[in-house]
Amino acid sequence: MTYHILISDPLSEEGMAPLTQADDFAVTVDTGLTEAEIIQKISNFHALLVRSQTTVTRAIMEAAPNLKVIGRAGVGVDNIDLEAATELGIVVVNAPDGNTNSAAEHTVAMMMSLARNIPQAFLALKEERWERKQHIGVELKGKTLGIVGMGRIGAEVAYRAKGQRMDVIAYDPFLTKDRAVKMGIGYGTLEEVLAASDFLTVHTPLLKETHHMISTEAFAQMKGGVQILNCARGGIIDEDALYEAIISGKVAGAALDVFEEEPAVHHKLLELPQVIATPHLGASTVEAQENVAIDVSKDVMQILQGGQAIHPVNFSSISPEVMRKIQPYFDLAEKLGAFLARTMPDAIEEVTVYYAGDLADQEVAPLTRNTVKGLLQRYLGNVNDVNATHLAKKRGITINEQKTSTTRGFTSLVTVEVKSATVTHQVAGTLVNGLGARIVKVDDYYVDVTPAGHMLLVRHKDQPGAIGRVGTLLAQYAVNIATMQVGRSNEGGDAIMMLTVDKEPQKEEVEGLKQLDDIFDVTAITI
Ligand SMILES: NC(=O)C1=CN([C@@H]2O[C@H](COP(=O)(O)OP(=O)(O)OC[C@H]3O[C@@H](n4cnc5c(N)ncnc54)[C@H](O)[C@@H]3O)[C@@H](O)[C@H]2O)C=CC1
Ligand SMILES: O=C(O)C(=O)COP(=O)(O)O
Repeated sequence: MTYHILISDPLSEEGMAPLTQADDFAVTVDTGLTEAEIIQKISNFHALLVRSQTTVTRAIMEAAPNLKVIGRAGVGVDNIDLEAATELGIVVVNAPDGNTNSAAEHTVAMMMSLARNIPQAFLALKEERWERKQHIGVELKGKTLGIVGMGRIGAEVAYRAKGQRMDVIAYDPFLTKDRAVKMGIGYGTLEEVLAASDFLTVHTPLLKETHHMISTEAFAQMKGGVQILNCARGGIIDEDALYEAIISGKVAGAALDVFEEEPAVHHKLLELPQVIATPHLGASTVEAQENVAIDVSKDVMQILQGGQAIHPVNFSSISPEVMRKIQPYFDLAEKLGAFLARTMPDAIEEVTVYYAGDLADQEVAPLTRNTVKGLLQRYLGNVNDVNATHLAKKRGITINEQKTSTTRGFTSLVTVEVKSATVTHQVAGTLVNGLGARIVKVDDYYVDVTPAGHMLLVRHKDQPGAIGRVGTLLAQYAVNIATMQVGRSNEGGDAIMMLTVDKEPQKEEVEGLKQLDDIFDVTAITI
């Protein structure tokens, strides 16, 4: 099979080499396309690779029935409609590590340029003006740099600022006192950081919560003469508020690599002499571009060939070591879900997956996703492990996971319980060495059935002749029974038969079985 990859933003050719030189991948590079042009083009592509220029909309994804993965050669994924990708079962991956250094170095370069008016002085010189007293700067030494967002880039900026002998204070909801102490920096609330900063730099992603987090109110809390840096994302700082704060003299200067709307030419902030700017160059180094292109191509190739995502954005990743342990259970989990889906008479409201034995020590979220995928596949078409839990939650289905060490003799046991408004059903399964997946319990009845092919689940009364009548009628329908298991609660009480049969039972055959004496219910299940 050949996988078709569309690259719609400029990516490093050297970095893309693993992809362009691989046999099974056909790469098309076509940059600068409009949304409409991408929509026209994308229907046969399996992967789309972008940087920050391409806005990947729902309409693009809906026009791409074969699209399995969107690769972002960089960090920020605010240009990708993640909700749509998740809903449509498209994996989004990014390359979060490759451009950290470049973005941090660019931030420091901007801070030094800002402190010493280097761009303004250079511009004057180009225009043949020898300006000295107009461009008196300030030292960084002894100044306080406030960092909002202490992730990969924020931390690298902090180390470099300490090298400039600045004091650093940071705000990040995940910054612990321990880490701050180890890094030799201060930490505080957002308000404390705003109030303490001589220079303030933001390094958060652009999210609903961070949109305009630096606004008129935030500027009001800052020192007069503060200098502002944004090498993260346009939109974290409210540009109108920044403009007003510079005009009023509250903010002495600003260095911007990113804008709310890009490309940002003819921007009112660029008319202010206190503002220096670059056209989103934070990640634009040879090294960073090679790194991110290598990372994203590896991930995309791996995913298209059925492997695990290394840097998934729209679902959680799992270490290879854990993956090795839980992967054998993927198929079982999905089949248990698929089995139960067929036994539920009305809308599912709650799913609980119980993990027992060895599995109780593992990260089991991927198994739960596969169970839910098996459950939903019957009702919804395009369900995969990316969108399964999202689609379930959207339909109001509660998903629970529970772990216990008791296994009733099995090394590991997965039990799925599904509730609707009227019934609760359970099915448990395990892996048997050399034999693969087995269903070992259906509701309260112990059985031993391979969950595959065509099955009949017959609920009946434990009476002589019940089994015979089922066998005789199936013979009349020319349905051959491959295996049969019987379980009962007590002698003469309720019981079940689990049959595997050689061809798919038809509706009228199921109805016929239901008419037999002592038979309560019959469900045909094909997995
Ligand atoms: N200008 C450029 O070319 C580049 C820009 N970027 C931007 O920089 C951003 C940061 O990149 P990384 O450091 O690699 O990401 P990261 O995920 O390592 O760090 C982001 C940090 O922001 C923190 N955060 C989230 N919400 C917050 C809030 N409300 N207040 C305070 N902190 C908050 C997170 O806890 C996290 O520690 C990216 O999302 C991207 O938008 C990244 C690379 C290059
Ligand atoms: O990695 C990021 O988030 C960036 O902003 C880099 O953007 P770019 O890939 O240079 O368009």
